[in-house]
Amino acid sequence: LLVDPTTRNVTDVKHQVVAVGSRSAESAAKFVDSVWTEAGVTEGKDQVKRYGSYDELFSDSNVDCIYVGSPHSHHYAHVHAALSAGKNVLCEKSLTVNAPQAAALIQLARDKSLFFMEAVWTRFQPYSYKVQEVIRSGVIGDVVAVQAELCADFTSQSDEHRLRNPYLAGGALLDLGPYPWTQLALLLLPPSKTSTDPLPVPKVAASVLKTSTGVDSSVVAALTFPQADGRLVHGTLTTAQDRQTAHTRCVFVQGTKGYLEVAFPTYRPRAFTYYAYDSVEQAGDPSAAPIKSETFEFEPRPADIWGFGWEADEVARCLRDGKKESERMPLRETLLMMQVFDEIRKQGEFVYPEELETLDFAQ
Ligand SMILES: NC(=O)C1=CN([C@@H]2O[C@H](COP(=O)(O)OP(=O)(O)OC[C@H]3O[C@@H](n4cnc5c(N)ncnc54)[C@H](OP(=O)(O)O)[C@@H]3O)[C@@H](O)[C@H]2O)C=CC1
Ligand SMILES: O=C1OC[C@@H](O)[C@H](O)[C@H]1O
Repeated sequence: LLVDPTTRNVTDVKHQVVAVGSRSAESAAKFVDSVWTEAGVTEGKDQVKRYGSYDELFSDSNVDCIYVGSPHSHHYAHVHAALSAGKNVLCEKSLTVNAPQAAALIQLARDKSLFFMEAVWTRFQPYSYKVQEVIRSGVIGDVVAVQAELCADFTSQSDEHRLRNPYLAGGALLDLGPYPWTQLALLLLPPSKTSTDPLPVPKVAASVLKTSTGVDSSVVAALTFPQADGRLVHGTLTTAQDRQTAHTRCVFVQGTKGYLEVAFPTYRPRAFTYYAYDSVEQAGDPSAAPIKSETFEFEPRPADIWGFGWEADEVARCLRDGKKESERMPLRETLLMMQVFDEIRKQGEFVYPEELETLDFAQ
C-alpha cells in the first residue's frame, strides 16, 4: 500500500493508509513505525490514526475499506463487526474457520451492499494470469490431472503460536491450504464469475494427520472436478506444516499432450515451464522429446512489492467502480474452498474448539 503504484505501471488507482487498529494503542503505534520504516517512506506517516481498539477503527468515517489480518479464529468476529459498522472488507485467508461462517459473512456483506473479498494475493499476480493463458491455449492438450502442494516447516513454533494453537484455529489446512487450493481452482474450475449461484462441491477423499496440539500437521486430499466437456479431472491438494515443499516444483499439471511445472513458492511462484509434445502418442512415449518448451519467470520483487500491490489495486478498482465483489476472487469460490476444507476436516475427524465453530463467536 505504501509503494507508489506508478512504479508497477498502475496509474488508474492509488492507495492511502489512513488508520491502523490494534488491541492496544501501543501496538498500533509500533506497527505503523515498523511498517513505514520497512517501506523506507516517511510521507503520510504522521497523518495515520493509531487506534487502540478495532471498534474505533471501524467507526472512522475516513476509512473506505478495512483489511483484516488477525488469526483465522477471529476473522469471523472481526469481519462481522467491520461489515456491521458499514465498512467494505478485505479479509486474509482462510476467510473463516468453516463454511457456515463464510456463508453468513457473505450474506451480511450482500445485505449491506458492501464490498467483500478474501485476500488471496496469488490470484492477482502476473503468474496466475499467465499460467491460465498457457493452459487455455491448449499447448499441452487437455488437462487430465493437477497436483498442488504447499508445505512449510513450522515445527519449531511454540504450542501457543497461532499456527499450532487450536484456539487460534491453527493447522496447515487453514493457513497453507488456500494456496494449493488456489492453484487447483485456477486450473480446474470454470472461469471465475460472480454469481449468487453456488458452485458444485468437488468430491473429496482426504487423509489428515495431527500435531501434538491437536491441529492438522498435514493433509492429503484427492478432489474430483467436473470439466466443461463432461470429463472428471482429479486434483490433489497436499499441505503440511512439518516439512518443506521442494523448491523446484509446487504444482504439476499433466495434459494429454504435455505437462507443466511450477517453481515454489506456491503463494508467489517464481516461474513455470511447459513441455509440449507433437501428439498424444508422443506425450505417452518415454523416449520421445518435447517439440516445444518455454519458461516464464516472474520477478521476485517487481517495483519493490512482494505481490500484495496487485491485490490492493483490484480492491481499489472494485471500490471505485461500485463493485461489491471481485470477478477474479468471487465470493462463491471462497465459499467453495471453505466447503471443501470442512469436508476434509470431517473426513479427518478434526474439529476446532466448539466456540470457534459457531456463528456467534465473540471478539
Ligand atoms: N497473504 C499472505 O502472504 C499471508 C497471510 N497471512 C494471514 O494473515 C492472518 C494473520 O497472520 P499473522 O500475521 O501471521 O498472525 P499474527 O499471529 O501475527 O497476528 C496478527 C495480529 O492479529 C491481531 N490479533 C487479534 N486478535 C488476536 C488474538 N486473539 N490473538 C493474537 N493476535 C490477535 C494482533 O494484532 P493486535 O494485537 O495489534 O491487535 C496480531 O498482531 C492469517 O489469516 C494468515 O493466514 C499471514 C502471513 C502471510
Ligand atoms: O499466507 C501465508 O503465506 C506464507 C506462509 O508462510 C504463511 O504461514 C501463510 O500464512
